[in-house]
Amino acid sequence: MEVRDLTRVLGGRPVVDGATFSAQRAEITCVLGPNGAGKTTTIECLEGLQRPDGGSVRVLDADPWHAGAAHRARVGVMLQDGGLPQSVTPQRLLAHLDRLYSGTTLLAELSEQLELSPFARTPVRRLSGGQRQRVALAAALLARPDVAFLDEPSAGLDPHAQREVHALLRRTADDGAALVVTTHSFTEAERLADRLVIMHRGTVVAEGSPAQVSAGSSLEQRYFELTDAAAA
Ligand SMILES: Nc1ncnc2c1ncn2[C@@H]1O[C@H](COP(=O)(O)OP(=O)(O)OP(=O)(O)O)[C@@H](O)[C@H]1O
Repeated sequence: MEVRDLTRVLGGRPVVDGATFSAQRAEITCVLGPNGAGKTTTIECLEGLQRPDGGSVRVLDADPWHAGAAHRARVGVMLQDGGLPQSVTPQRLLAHLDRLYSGTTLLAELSEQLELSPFARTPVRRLSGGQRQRVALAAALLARPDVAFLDEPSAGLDPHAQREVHALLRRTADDGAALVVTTHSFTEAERLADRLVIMHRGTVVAEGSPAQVSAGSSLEQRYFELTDAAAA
């Protein structure tokens, strides 16, 4: 997938302002940046949920805004707030999605790997934040997507669940998917990323391998240098 000179104007100002980066298959691309940097807006343009005001976005060689059902079925999406229906149970929700894909999904594997069974029959609104995250991640990866956009997938997870999620994301990328993951955790980015993107004030201030982006410093130090410099 590729973002080129993307602009998105919201509330009368460009919240994404000329962002350019790409992500490849079989890789995890982590997108970092301060609150309000434009990460979610950019990702929603890639998901086909927002329409760019300028520049271009391409996902699996298509324009996601105009793409049809066949394209969307190949794209996994985990929204920042989970985006799950509140009154349904995880079991019902995932069974429904499984049927949409004719029962060819990773339902059994993901239920086991994300340990969903203890709360499979509890309505979503009664789940803990971390449990909801795990259900949302299962929903995003259920249909073996070729590309998945995961907005802070491990936010609020306990360390064990985080470890499981990281292993799952690595396996999913190793199977050939392109994963684009937003995070605020340097540890997570260092552990997961094949490629890093740092956004600030709607633009990309660094992109490359972790070694390229860190440029001899720690990622944390480099992040503060880049975002402070861009703010000045
Ligand atoms: N519909 C809207 N109208 C006006 N402003 C908006 C709208 N949606 C988002 N914004 C603004 O756009 C900016 C970018 O928001 P976005 O959610 O993309 O940031 P983010 O990098 O994902 O932040 P976070 O790390 O907090 O999730 C923010 O300043 C936000 O207030």
